[in-house]
Amino acid sequence: MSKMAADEPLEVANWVRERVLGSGGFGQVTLWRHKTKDEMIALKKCRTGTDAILTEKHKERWSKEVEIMQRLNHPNVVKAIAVPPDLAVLRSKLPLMCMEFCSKGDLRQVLNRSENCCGLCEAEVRSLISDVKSAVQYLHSMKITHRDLKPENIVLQQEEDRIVYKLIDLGYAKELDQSSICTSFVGTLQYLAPELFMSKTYNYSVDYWSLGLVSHEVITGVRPFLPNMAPVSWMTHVREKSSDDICAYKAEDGTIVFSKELFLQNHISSCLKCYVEKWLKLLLEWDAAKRGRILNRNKELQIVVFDLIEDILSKKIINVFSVPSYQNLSYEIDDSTAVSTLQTWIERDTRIPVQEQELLLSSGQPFDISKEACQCWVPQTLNNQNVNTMVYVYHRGSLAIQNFAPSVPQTVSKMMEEPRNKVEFVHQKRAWAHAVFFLQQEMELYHAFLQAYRVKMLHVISSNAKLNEQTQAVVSHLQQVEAQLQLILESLHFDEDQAKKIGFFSEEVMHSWSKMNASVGRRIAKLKEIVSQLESKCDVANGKTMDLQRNPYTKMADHEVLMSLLEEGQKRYDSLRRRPKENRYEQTDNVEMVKIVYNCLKHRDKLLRDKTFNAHLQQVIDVQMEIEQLWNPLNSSVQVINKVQMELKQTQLDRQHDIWLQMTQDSCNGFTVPRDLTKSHAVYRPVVITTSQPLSTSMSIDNREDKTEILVPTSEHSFTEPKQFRLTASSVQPALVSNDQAYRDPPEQMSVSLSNSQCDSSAMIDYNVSLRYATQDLMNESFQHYRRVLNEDQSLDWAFLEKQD
Ligand SMILES: Nc1ncnc2c1ncn2[C@@H]1O[C@H](COP(=O)(O)OP(=O)(O)OP(=O)(O)O)[C@@H](O)[C@H]1O
Repeated sequence: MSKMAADEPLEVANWVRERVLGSGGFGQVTLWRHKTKDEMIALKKCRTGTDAILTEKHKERWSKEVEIMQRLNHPNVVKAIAVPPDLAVLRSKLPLMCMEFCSKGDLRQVLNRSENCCGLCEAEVRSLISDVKSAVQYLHSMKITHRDLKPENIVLQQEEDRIVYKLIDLGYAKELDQSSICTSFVGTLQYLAPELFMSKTYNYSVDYWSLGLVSHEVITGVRPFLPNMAPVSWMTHVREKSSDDICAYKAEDGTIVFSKELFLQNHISSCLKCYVEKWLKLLLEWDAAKRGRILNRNKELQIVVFDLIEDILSKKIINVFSVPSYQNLSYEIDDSTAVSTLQTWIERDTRIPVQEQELLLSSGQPFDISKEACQCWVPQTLNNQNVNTMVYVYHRGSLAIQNFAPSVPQTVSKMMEEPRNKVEFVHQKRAWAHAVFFLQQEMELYHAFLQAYRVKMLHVISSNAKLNEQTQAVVSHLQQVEAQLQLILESLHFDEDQAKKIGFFSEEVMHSWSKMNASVGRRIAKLKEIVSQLESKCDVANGKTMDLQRNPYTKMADHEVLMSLLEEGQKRYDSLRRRPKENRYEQTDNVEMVKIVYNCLKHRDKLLRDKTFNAHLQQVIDVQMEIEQLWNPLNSSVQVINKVQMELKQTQLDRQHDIWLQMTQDSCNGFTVPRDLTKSHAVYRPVVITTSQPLSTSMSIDNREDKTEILVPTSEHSFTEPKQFRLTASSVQPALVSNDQAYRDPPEQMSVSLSNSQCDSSAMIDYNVSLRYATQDLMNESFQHYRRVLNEDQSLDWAFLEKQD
């Protein structure tokens, strides 16, 4: 325990000192917990024992930090809170600083974990860059430069389901007015911008440099510029770099290599990597005047670092795992990217021809090719930054891996070639970090492969469910058609019986009826046979799918071997990294690490070539094929059933038409239903038809008082209460009806209204239509026959007959 913590009481009133959170240059941060309230605070205190030797500058820095912190209010800057009155006793000559406690440690601790030796995962990188950028942007907007941006000064807080990164330690922060350029220098050397280091003038862009360094480190696990050298040494080299260089490292032969790209051993997608490289070029610009800026249209340098990274992080980058090539790919899409475009990119990178690709979403749903590729995009919100948009691509009809070649980093291959070769500590450490990266990558790839298998299973299960549903729909549709056939046959038999009794129809006509129905009946029987075969095939596929579900590949636990190899590799790396500085000169060989990598390669091969697993994968594909093959015949039987149903309906309509025609002809001696009328009355069902008196006998025309009335008699056979309908031909010109001569020049149309209240409006409409014919016929033929048709629902329809030529 440090001196200061030991000096401090363990308890003050209701507060208990839990532990030291960290110590810096002259301060110490301790964690205090309230005994009864659920409250934890971080208390930063100047080293009391050293108060005496604090310079005025230090005191000024300390007071400034407290003052600045209390003024700030941003989610990514740690919050200063009032010192609880009980703890005020801890105050020395300088003020105490009380802050919200960020429970997940600082970024240095995160980066020190062996699993992060080649950087953090993409979601964490995104979240960190976004949070730190917001904090820096906020400080700059408050005219404050942090000047000491480094992993130790970024703390992690758990908020809801995400980690929030927050800046602490504004001890070196300086407020700059518009043109202020400060010549004082303080700060931590490794992350320090060159101009600060060289005690030159500086401005906000010192924070860009540090942000670039931190970002590079969270992506790759190492600082960009000669990370194993002291700043004085590396800066002399790095000042020679071109504007595009974003890292420099010492090769084993001692030469210094500059690179415009990030190291390949990182966990971000290739798409994001390309964009971030462009951003880092701006941040890691040596010349402070140009750093973070680009020339705008007016040839002025404009700060773009914040907007640029915001734009980069908002890009829709999707990750694709390709089963055949056993690799992770990434693509940037936008709202208008067509699925076919995505497929051509995949073809370019995997060599799977577009038409042989099968793209599935994590849910097992296939891509809808009619929609855009962004259908797979999971919007990134603050709380789902860990959700990557994943797409799985398969070679149609196969789940086999076609490319088994592992991608071993060069440093690791070299180590494997000569495991007993001893190299400098820094190179060994890097090679071991790459070995850990390789083990992680293999673990991730195998995990993605198992995920692709699960996604395929989900797809097969859901296709099978859809097939079952559709088969059931087809079966029940066919049953309906069968029932319709039964009904129509019954009606046919009834009609035949009736027709025979009345002697209405010729044998020929009746034969044609039963022939039509028999033919449809035969087709239905055939369809039944086909559908029942499909149903049993579907049952078989169903059974197989259930089998797959009941017995999924159970040896998935095998990936635990990969997991334990990874853990072993990380442990070895950790012990190498922690080797005391004085022992770093005695070089050790790489045999142990090489063994782990070799075992991983061996196990990987065993897993991927495992016969049982591959047989199981083949079964999954076979079932998928079986299901897919049933869709075509099933869809065509749907079409055939629809067609047969139409035909069946037609047989009924045809017979009705025959009945109508025959009865009309029979009862009206050569009169037939007018063609137009037949059309408009095509819905007539065979109903009770009563032949009426000819119009001539009982129709009277009354045109007294300029009112024309046509009195139409009803037949006693069709109405329970026979009565006369009074029809008023209101629009008929009196002359037309009053003068017999006028019939020779009939109006085109005569509109009449039915005055009988019992008639509903639909009957009236029918009547109006009918009367037009009647009137024309009346005028052409003087008198016409008409028919009254009583529907089953007792509504009245009228059919007037015109004389056949
Ligand atoms: N609010 C906090 N919540 C959790 N941990 C914290 C908090 N503040 C500081 N720490 C821990 O304490 C460490 C030291 O804090 P800080 O950097 O503020 O001290 P310092 O004395 O100013 O250091 P420096 O030498 O960088 O100036 C941090 O690296 C972090 O691990």
